[in-house]
Amino acid sequence: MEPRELPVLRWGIVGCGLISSWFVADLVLPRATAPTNHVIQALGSSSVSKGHSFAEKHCPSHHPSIYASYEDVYNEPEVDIVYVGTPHVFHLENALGAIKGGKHVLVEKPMTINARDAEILISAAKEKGVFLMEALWTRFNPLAAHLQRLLHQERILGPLRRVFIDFSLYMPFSSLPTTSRALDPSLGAGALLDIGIYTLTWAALILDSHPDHIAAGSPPPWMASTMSLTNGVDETTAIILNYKDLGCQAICTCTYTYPGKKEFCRIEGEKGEIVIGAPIAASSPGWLEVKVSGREERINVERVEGAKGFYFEADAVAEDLRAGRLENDVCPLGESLRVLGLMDAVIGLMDAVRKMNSLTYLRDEN
Ligand SMILES: NC(=O)C1=CN([C@@H]2O[C@H](COP(=O)(O)OP(=O)(O)OC[C@H]3O[C@@H](n4cnc5c(N)ncnc54)[C@H](OP(=O)(O)O)[C@@H]3O)[C@@H](O)[C@H]2O)C=CC1
Ligand SMILES: O=C1OC[C@@H](O)[C@H](O)[C@H]1O
Repeated sequence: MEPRELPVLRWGIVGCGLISSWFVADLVLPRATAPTNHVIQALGSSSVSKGHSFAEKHCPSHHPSIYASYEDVYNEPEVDIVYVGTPHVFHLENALGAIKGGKHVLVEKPMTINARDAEILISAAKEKGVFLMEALWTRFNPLAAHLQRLLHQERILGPLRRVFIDFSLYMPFSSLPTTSRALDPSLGAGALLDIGIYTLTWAALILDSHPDHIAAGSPPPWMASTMSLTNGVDETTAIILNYKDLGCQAICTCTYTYPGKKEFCRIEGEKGEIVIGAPIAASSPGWLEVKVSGREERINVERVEGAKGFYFEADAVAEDLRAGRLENDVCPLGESLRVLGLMDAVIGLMDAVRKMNSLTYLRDEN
């Protein structure tokens, strides 16, 4: 049988660090049912030699052009879309550069370090007429849509009462090099922006998108939160969102100080509960278990052997671009803005507490 002729999407990658290596490795993995041929067309890195090592290791069969300047990727005519895989604080500048070069953009999470910057980015993309999306890959995991069917259409749990969501990683600040982006405020350090964002995303998938919440006009949940600061950066953060219209609370926690449990989410409703688990982290769920009287089942995520699951979002982006859409409806820009607004509020609350207690919060000083 002849191999299928697939539509091609040509990626320019800026930043050859950890996430770019995961993303690229997933895109180039052979997949029998891939709807798009993702081509790694160009790499932008701080040095050509770093770019070459990256290409040899993560996409050896793709032969991308390698540049020691991100600008060259933005201006490369053979690139359709730029993937921004740099630390949070550079997302705005890098994505704006790509937009200026007329490129579509997939920018890593968080889209920017605050909602104000995201508004600037979204306006720039709209003005230029290019696609823009935050790479919140969790939203594209097939389990997310399945969960929403169970909760929102089948209403298998009845009215929801509490949702516990935790993203814990064991990488205490004391174990990290001072240059780590998790630790360095000048790179956007802290658990909230890095991993807390996923807990708010799960709350969004479960509660903000609940049809009864939408029917009530999507009133913003009441919020309480606190952060544990180490040298002014949050190592642990807890947020409670109270959806008064649904009669349900979401308890969202994140920390770098504990490895956490595989079962990272429990949704409690009047008829039972659903537990969601992940082999490694809450960003990439692997299964869910329904525990309702008369219906107990486990659903596993099917994923291409060896892949992490970044291809789900990349395929969705390719489909949008083929259809001429400039925004994705699973990960809409308004949602990126709304979640950034919540994180701004958490930081704002902490800032007020800091002032009351005369603490120093380094993020403010940079
Ligand atoms: N979706 C997911 O699961 C994940 C998402 N992320 C997101 O990806 C982004 C990058 O994280 P990660 O890959 O872990 O970070 P890394 O530090 O591993 O890589 C970031 C890369 O950005 C480039 N860079 C540009 N300017 C700087 C600078 N001043 N300091 C350091 N690096 C710089 C470097 O690439 P070069 O030298 O080649 O230019 C560097 O290798 C973050 O915003 C994070 O939130 C991270 C991990 C997982
Ligand atoms: O999924 C993830 O796990 C590890 C984190 O540091 C990273 O930024 C996040 O996206």
